[in-house]
Amino acid sequence: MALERLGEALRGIPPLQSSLLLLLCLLAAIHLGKLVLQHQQRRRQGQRQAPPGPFPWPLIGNAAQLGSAPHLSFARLASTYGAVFQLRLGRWPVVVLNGERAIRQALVRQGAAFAGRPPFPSFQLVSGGLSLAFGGYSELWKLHRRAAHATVRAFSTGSPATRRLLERHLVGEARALVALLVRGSAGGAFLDPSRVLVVAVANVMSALCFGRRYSHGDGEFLRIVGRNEQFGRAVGAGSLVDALPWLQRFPSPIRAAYRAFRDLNRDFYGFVRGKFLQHQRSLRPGAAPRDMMDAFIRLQREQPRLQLEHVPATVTDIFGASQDTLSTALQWLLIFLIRYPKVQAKMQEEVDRIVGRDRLPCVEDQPHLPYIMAFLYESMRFSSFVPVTIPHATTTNTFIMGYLIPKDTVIFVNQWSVNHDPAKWSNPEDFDPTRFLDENGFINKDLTSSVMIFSLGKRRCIGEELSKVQLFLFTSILVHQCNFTANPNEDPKMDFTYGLTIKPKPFTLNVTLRDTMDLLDQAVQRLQAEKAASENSYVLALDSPFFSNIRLLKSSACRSAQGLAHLARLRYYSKTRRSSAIRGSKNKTKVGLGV
Ligand code: HEM
Repeated sequence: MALERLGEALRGIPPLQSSLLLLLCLLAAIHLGKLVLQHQQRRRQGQRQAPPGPFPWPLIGNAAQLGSAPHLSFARLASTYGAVFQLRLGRWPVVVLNGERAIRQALVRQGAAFAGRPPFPSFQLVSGGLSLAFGGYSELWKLHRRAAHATVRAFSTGSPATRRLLERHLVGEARALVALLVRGSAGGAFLDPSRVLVVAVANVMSALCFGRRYSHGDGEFLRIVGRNEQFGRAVGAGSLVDALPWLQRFPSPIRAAYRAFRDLNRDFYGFVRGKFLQHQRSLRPGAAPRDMMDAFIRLQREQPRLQLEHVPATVTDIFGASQDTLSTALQWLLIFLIRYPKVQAKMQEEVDRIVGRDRLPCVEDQPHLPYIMAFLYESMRFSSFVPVTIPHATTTNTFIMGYLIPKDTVIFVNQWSVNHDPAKWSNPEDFDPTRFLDENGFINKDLTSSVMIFSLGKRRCIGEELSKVQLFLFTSILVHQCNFTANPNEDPKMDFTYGLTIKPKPFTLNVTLRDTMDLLDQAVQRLQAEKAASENSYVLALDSPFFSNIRLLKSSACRSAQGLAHLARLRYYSKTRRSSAIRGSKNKTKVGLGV
């Protein structure tokens, strides 16, 4: 009877639509049948329950419920279903973790169980398919991550000498940035700072990774670093490119986004691979590393378990992750400076009082500038510009807050929910740096460590220290040197676009010098002279933290089945490094600083 009625109803509809309708009904029936079966099976087996969550629709699951700001939708759903709830995105089962308790329980207490990455189609395209950041969790992955983390540290915050090197690159870029912002603001004009910010931070990282910088007008460099938004949209939690990959078969915005993503990854990886090949050719045996690329190549030559093709892939990850996140951070910092002029004035008052007007702020000033540090933490908390981490996946069947989470479940970690939890932060929707200061004006470290933006556990960001130093230096130099003013014709509402990083909608501002460019000019000249004088000691200083890389590798080798053989090789490596460090000190480090 029911089929006859359906037949009659379909008679009035054109054949293509009626077949599609029938197909949809069939899929819905199969889907519902599966859900009922799963539910009955679970009850029969007396298993613990899966987390609650909204009803998933056939084919698309809950994709339509995420909207344009999935982190906010997750927080809303958490208020209905609890801190741990489940969704379905296309064919992927997803569990969303909200709030510090659930996130810590998963990423810290059960680190290995939650350290996987889902095999999303977009993830396979990053860094030639060998990405550290988007790749699965394995013994080899752990070795690569340890090497990458130690190398980033060795080339940035590992020792006073390398911190100084980082500072040297950064001051050069800050000078170029200020010059361009002021030039673009001449005659009271307002300019969009996003492009110059990307080039400034990408240049600091390019100097550390490849030993060179690019001019702000370099077309190739701009093409490589100017597509962060497309990247973030495709890999951010809830991306439809991954949730509904079948949409790529039809002309649709998803197909266009997928193709743009594929092309930008090919170009980005190709750029870094070109640098890798140049470095491989020019790095002489026994010479000290000139930059991170050299360091990875040397490490790989001495430690073959680190695979050669992973070298350009890891440097692609480091260069890509850093310039995207740090340029986004700087955009938010400038927005907060112009939207909260009283905060800007307070920062200028602090930096003038502590540093004075006769020199630029430097890394050593950081502990004495609590208000500036409070501003940085409040900016990270308030914007939560990496709102959800890169999607994780479970590596085994596990439990969280009493719920069963099967192996290979996709996990979304909602960092935004931690930073805006009213139980933790009073008036979380107010921008107020003083919340991080105690009654004596000192930074409250318990509170700063509660801001979650670099994630936690086995997948925690490896660039956290480097980022904090860079953001402190850029911010303190910028407020020391410039005044920033909002465009009164623009809506003060801080709108954003969602992706792996959330970016402010385009905005303009006016930038004027507080004094002259003299301090920046003199600092760049002095640092260049210092660089020429200290070239030899830099190479040696770089070597000492570099040895700690080897110690890290040693500890992992000890645990491996071939531990003894590795140890023997590593001891030999340490010896040859020490003698090559002395030989290498004669080589000039070719790192450009000119603006
Ligand atoms: C303010 C700046 C930054 C923020 C907020 C940030 C945040 C994050 C977050 C949330 C993740 C994902 C963690 C997870 O999936 O649980 C991540 C991963 C990563 N970040 Fe950062 N990051 C920043 C800067 C950097 C820098 C400067 C570098 C390079 C030196 C870097 C390299 C990486 C890498 C390689 C990963 C992958 C780690 C893994 O999968 O194990 N990041 N970052």
